[in-house]
Amino acid sequence: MLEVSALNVSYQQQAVICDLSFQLAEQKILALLGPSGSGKTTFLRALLGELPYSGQITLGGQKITPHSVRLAYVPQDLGLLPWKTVWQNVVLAQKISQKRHQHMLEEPTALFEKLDLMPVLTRYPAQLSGGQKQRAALARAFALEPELLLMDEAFSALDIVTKAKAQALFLEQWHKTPVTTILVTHDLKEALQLSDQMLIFSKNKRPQLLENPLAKLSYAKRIKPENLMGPFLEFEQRMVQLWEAK
Ligand SMILES: Nc1ncnc2c1ncn2[C@@H]1O[C@H](COP(=O)(O)OP(=O)(O)OP(=O)(O)O)[C@@H](O)[C@H]1O
Repeated sequence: MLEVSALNVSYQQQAVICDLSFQLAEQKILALLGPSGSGKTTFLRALLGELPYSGQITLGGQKITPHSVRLAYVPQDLGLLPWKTVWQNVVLAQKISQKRHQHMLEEPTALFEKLDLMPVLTRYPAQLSGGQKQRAALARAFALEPELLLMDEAFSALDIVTKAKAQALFLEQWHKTPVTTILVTHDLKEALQLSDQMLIFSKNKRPQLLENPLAKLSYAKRIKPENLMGPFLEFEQRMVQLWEAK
């Protein structure tokens, strides 16, 4: 269980997250949605241990720190080291994690095959397409066999077709090794297609936790317009109401 209780995060004197409490069952995907500046990235940074906070954030009853919990983070710019090849990016991340957590990780070859990266393993990030970069970042995250996966708008830079393929691959891989996941997105369709629950951030209000009505459906069913459209319109309206209410 991921448990957040009475969480407060501020920059200097400005409070950004006030008294946030919620629970997320293990091996579930939580989507964070909210207007720009409502605190989504701040929340991820607190989870990553990059910002001081008051309150508690625990996974399986243990305080989350980069040393206590195996974390994988896919930032908005994907965070690939430009001077390392795809292969080296993944293997270096594995080496750091193995040293930090004293555990052995599997060779990433099967993951590279699954994510269609074999032809580009010796290329540098600047020599990859957007979709290939995104898959390399996913490979690096899954190769760490994380207990907690954090993704900050990781699909946002892709065109709609490449995005749909990357999301399907992400879910396929995720189902093989389900990991508690928090993903930030501005895309309500993406949140409905990938998540179990949604945490809706608003400015000056406490975030609200909502169940995804499509959570029980397979990805193939979630992308069907007849299943998606109703929940999409309902949530869009709810979000606008939440964000516009004073
Ligand atoms: N390093 C910082 N110092 C001071 N204030 C900051 C800092 N980083 C963010 N903020 C402020 O904190 C608030 C929340 O920012 P945050 O980046 O968490 O929002 P967000 O919901 O992730 O936005 P976006 O969707 O645009 O990425 C904003 O008012 C922002 O200006």
